[in-house]
Amino acid sequence: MSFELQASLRDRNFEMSVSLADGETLAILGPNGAGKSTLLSVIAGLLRPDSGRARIGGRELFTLDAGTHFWSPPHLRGTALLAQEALLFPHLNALNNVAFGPRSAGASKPAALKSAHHWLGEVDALELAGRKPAQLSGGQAQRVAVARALAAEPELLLLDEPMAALDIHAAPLLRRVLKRVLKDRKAIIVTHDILDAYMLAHRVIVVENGRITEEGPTRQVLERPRSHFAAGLAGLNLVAGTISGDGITTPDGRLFAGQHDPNWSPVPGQAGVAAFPPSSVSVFLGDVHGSPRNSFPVTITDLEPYGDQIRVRARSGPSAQALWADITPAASADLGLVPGMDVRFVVKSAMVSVYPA
Ligand SMILES: Nc1ncnc2c1ncn2[C@@H]1O[C@H](COP(=O)(O)OP(=O)(O)OP(=O)(O)O)[C@@H](O)[C@H]1O
Repeated sequence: MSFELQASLRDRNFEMSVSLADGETLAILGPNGAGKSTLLSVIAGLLRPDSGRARIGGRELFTLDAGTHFWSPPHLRGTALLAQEALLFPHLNALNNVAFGPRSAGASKPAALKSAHHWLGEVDALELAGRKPAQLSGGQAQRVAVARALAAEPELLLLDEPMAALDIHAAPLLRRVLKRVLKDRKAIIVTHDILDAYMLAHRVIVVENGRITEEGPTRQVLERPRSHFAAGLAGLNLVAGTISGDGITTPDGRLFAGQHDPNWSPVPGQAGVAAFPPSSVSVFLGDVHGSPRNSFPVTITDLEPYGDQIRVRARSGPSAQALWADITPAASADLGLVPGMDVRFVVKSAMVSVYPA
């Protein structure tokens, strides 16, 4: 592995091991306060863990254990951290902002300016070279910040929600630029956006309460999520239980049938999950005859417009499991749905994927 880290911080209830292969981009997903920024700060050298170790290639970033206290300062780590806000030097124009890294690393002024030109070109921002940060839009400033980070030739690029402060028009352009410049580069990107994970990352880690709760190739995590957090991001309902027959049995004894990968032989009693899209859920009033399987009594908590559909949010069973259904506005009006109402969700088993937890 080309980057390896293991760190723990008692104060923040943080305990993680992360590794990265050469040329790999890793996306970190997780709810607020989960420890995503903490992880980047530890890697960048801005926050010191109680114990742990990290290396990039053969180079040690830190080793903190009972016998050794080695801590490399941020500027010697070969990492560059890009924050939500561009944080450019306000008195320097874009070109000189980008030239700053190579200059501080000892490059001559002409060499630093040449490198700055190159990197501004890479992020489609050459025409912004003479502008001061106050004359740049959020998206333009963020592209210049990417060029500045890359001009320092980091071995590992750290991106903390780089699209978060941008409007919906600026984000796609920055995403395209990142896709190009992250190719064959080691990078870790913290994001709340599933599109960033799909477009930019080979692998995804889901972080909750300072721990990694799920990890794997991006498609696998987002299409066959095992954590409720990843399922929510991917827009899927997730029900957990134990494998039985061609589905799972939930803790409250409900049988939930679905489809599974033909290459996988389910073992009854094994922990399993069932994932299904909200569009596969129908809403009924009262009891449903004929198909007692795949049906949940639920209480509606919320109704909201979702594209040309109505998203019906509900809670089910003693664990108040959150489930949702997308139905047409006409169906919602015909059924007279309102928050607080008890209804039944029925799910087509052909649309349910069952796999091991
Ligand atoms: N400066 C700080 N001092 C002490 N505790 C902090 C500090 N910053 C964050 N924490 C705590 O550390 C934990 C992890 O926070 P962190 O900022 O890493 O989460 P995050 O996943 O980046 O969240 P968000 O998505 O909201 O940015 C939280 O419990 C948080 O309250």
